[in-house]
Amino acid sequence: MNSVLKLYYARKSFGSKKVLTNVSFELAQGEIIGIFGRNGSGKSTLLKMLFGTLKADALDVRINNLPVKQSQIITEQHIGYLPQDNFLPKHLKVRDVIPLFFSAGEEQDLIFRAPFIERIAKTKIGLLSMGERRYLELLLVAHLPHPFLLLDEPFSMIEPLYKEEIKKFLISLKAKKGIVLTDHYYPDVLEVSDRNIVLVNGESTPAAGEKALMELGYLR
Ligand SMILES: Nc1ncnc2c1ncn2[C@@H]1O[C@H](COP(=O)(O)OP(=O)(O)OP(=O)(O)O)[C@@H](O)[C@H]1O
Repeated sequence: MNSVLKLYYARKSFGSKKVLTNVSFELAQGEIIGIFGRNGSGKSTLLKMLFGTLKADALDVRINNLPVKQSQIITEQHIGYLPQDNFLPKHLKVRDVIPLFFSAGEEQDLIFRAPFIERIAKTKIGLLSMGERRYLELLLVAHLPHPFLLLDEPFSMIEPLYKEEIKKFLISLKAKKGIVLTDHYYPDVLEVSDRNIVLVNGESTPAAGEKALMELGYLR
């Protein structure tokens, strides 16, 4: 049975600044939902709250109708998360980082055999280009066993060839996961997403495609 994650509401203010007031969506395994919004609209804030690393003012998330507390999301491995910032140790080589994420040989092989990885396997993380590092980070997080995955700007700094690989990879991942994807490379998001929402003034609104993104003020 495919799991379903429902966000009934999410609220967050920083001091007197209300960032998220009324946000909701539903995501099943097998779907990709795109989240759009202008700079500062609260996309990263929402993802951090869903992952449990930023305390929400109020949050109601249910997986298969069972409420999930923020503190359970990481410990019970409900949701994987690709943050915007680097999180891999710079002094280690790519080939030594992969076993930190995966103990089983077959799982490690999936990463080692992924496109473009062989040629960077002996390079230290700190010496990778930004695009190479981003691609590796995505592969590592996405291969973890969580049924849901949050991706904050996976296309950032990525060259076209890697981007095509990532889009193919995301579509293949839908067999196992429900994915929340936010990125300002909106044509790439729209190419792989099944549904989209836009955050405007702290509220989420469904948006079918580019025309709706214009109507909601994300595009001109
Ligand atoms: N820890 C914090 N303390 C105070 N304000 C914060 C904090 N984190 C985020 N904000 C503010 O919350 C708002 C939303 O930020 P957020 O990073 O979620 O936006 P975003 O939609 O991801 O933007 P971008 O498209 O630029 O990545 C911004 O105005 C930001 O300055």
